[in-house]
Amino acid sequence: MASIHALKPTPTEPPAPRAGRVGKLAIRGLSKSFNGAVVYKDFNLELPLGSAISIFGPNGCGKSTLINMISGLTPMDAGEALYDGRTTRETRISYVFQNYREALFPWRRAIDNIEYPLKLMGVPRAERRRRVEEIVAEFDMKFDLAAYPYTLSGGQQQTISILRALVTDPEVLFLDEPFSALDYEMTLLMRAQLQKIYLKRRITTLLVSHDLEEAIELADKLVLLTRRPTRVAEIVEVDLPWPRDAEATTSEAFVALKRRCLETFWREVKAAPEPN
Ligand SMILES: Nc1ncnc2c1ncn2[C@@H]1O[C@H](COP(=O)(O)OP(=O)(O)OP(=O)(O)O)[C@@H](O)[C@H]1O
Repeated sequence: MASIHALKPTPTEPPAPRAGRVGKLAIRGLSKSFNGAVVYKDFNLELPLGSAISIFGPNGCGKSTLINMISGLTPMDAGEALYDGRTTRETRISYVFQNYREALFPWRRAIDNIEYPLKLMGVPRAERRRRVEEIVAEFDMKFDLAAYPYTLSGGQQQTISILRALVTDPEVLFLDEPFSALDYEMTLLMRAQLQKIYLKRRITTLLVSHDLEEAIELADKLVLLTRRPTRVAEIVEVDLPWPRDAEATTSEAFVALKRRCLETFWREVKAAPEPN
């Protein structure tokens, strides 16, 4: 796993959306095998941009591989992912990894970790400082940003990773199991924080989660995947009001949605694998 969020030298100004196109992420004809084992074969998926999307499916079905390919971290064997008609390279993308300990630079202070991607992009110092201050103010950080990551809690460190991902003003934010290394209390706080970010920026968010409740809580749309070779089992509309607080996540509507997703999940997990 790479040690820093995916920052590509993308242009500061993204190309304007092409005329006549609806804002969609279109994944077409995607194929991927590892050592002859097929994970994806002619996989297609369309999702609206500007939405919060969760990806959920059986262990090893290829959730991480999917977001790694469409974010440009892992090459596809075949296929393409287009963001409103633009390639991954033409789109500002950020990525938050599960393992924040490896993703942050231990020798840089929290604030310098946040600033780092801007440095890589060649943003002048004064502008870098302005953008870091802006994002820190926006999220009302309650801890010392001059501290080194190892002195901060797991949740604080992952918050730094998320701010570092956001400081480049990405159009699409990928998160691969971002809270799975945190304790339950911190996970709940971080879920609330991510909702705050999403509601404020309406940034296209693609989240991989092992936790069905989390996947539903943080999504407008939930993509349920099958076992390998992986297909879309169902795209579930999560038509619940935001923000999703404790009351919302214990509501009848939420529980009914979870039951429906579980039914699909078990059906797909139990289904016999298709021949490669
Ligand atoms: N670099 C690689 N080399 C070989 N096999 C790989 C590689 N990356 C992934 N795989 C295999 O591809 C399949 C899908 O892996 P992936 O990590 O994408 O699944 P996942 O659904 O995210 O898994 P999990 O539920 O365990 O997090 C697995 O069988 C995995 O072993």
